[in-house]
Amino acid sequence: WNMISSWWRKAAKPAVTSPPDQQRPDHDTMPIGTQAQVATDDGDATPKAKPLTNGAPVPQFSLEAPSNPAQIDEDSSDEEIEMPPPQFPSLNSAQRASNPTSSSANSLFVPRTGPSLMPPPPRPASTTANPRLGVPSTGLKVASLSSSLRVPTTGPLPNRGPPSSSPASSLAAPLTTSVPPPNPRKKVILSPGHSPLDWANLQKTNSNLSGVPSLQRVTPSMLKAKNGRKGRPTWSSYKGRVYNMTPYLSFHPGGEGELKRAAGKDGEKLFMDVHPWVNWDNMLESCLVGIMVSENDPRAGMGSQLDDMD
Ligand code: HEM
Repeated sequence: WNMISSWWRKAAKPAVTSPPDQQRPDHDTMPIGTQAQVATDDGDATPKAKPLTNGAPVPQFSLEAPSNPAQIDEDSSDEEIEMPPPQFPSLNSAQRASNPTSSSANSLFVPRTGPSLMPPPPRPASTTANPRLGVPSTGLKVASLSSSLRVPTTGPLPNRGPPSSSPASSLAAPLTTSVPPPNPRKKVILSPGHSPLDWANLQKTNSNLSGVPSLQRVTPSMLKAKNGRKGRPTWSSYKGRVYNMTPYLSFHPGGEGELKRAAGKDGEKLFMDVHPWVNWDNMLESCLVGIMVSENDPRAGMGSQLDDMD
């Protein structure tokens, strides 16, 4: 169009700048078919240029892509090649993959039944004032518009994960369903003054919370007797060390009941299953009773220093 208008301006220029009797368009410099002659015979003050109709073919321009690819001008192939509009969604997009049944004919539109954040496709012309916009002239209900834009509360979220085999069994959980976490924490609410910090302070002020005057050699039968029942202390062993758990019971974030499952026995496996990251050695330092020995150890029950036990 720019080419045509520049030719047109060039052809018409003498008519505007020169008196009518001197108007001689430069036919030699004009492209064939676009030569113009000045209309001087109609008596207009401002003559108008008219295309010559001397049999020369007038070139035709079209925005349509030629049906025959060979018709594409070689020079223009580098610069402007008529391409079809880009596909949306693109051919390898997850959105297209999530609806493999959609054909190329309707690929430009998101199906009404499918999950989408896109507005619905334009309505039929009979109900549409402006078919280019696809907005109904009357009866535009806020509810219907907003419902088309909001995320569906049932069904899969768009563009999330691979396509499911059936629409009903979507991988995406419905937004209305609350899915419990796979491994819920079993922490309890500790009573006031029994936080981990309170326990740390208690350990600082009381260096011996073990309930025994000195470190003991503990046999399995001795350990079993300290099971916390009937007012007895609660002992447990961890990696060969015996601790008095009684003062710690009410400070245990997992609750007394959990801690008592290891009462009177080795609690290492239970402990490691729940919180292997917890440093029990530090936390129960002041509760250390002694070390485990075999049942028939002659020094069983005797007090000693930890260095002696090594
Ligand atoms: C030496 C003995 C033990 C100590 C010092 C101890 C200490 C702790 C500590 C510090 C926590 C909080 C962990 C955190 O917030 O990440 C905790 C939580 C917990 N403990 Fe223990 N624990 C002991 C033994 C046990 C045993 C024997 C059991 C069970 C058989 C147990 C069951 C739990 C549970 C269920 C929780 C809550 C789980 C969670 O926080 O996710 N604990 N314990």
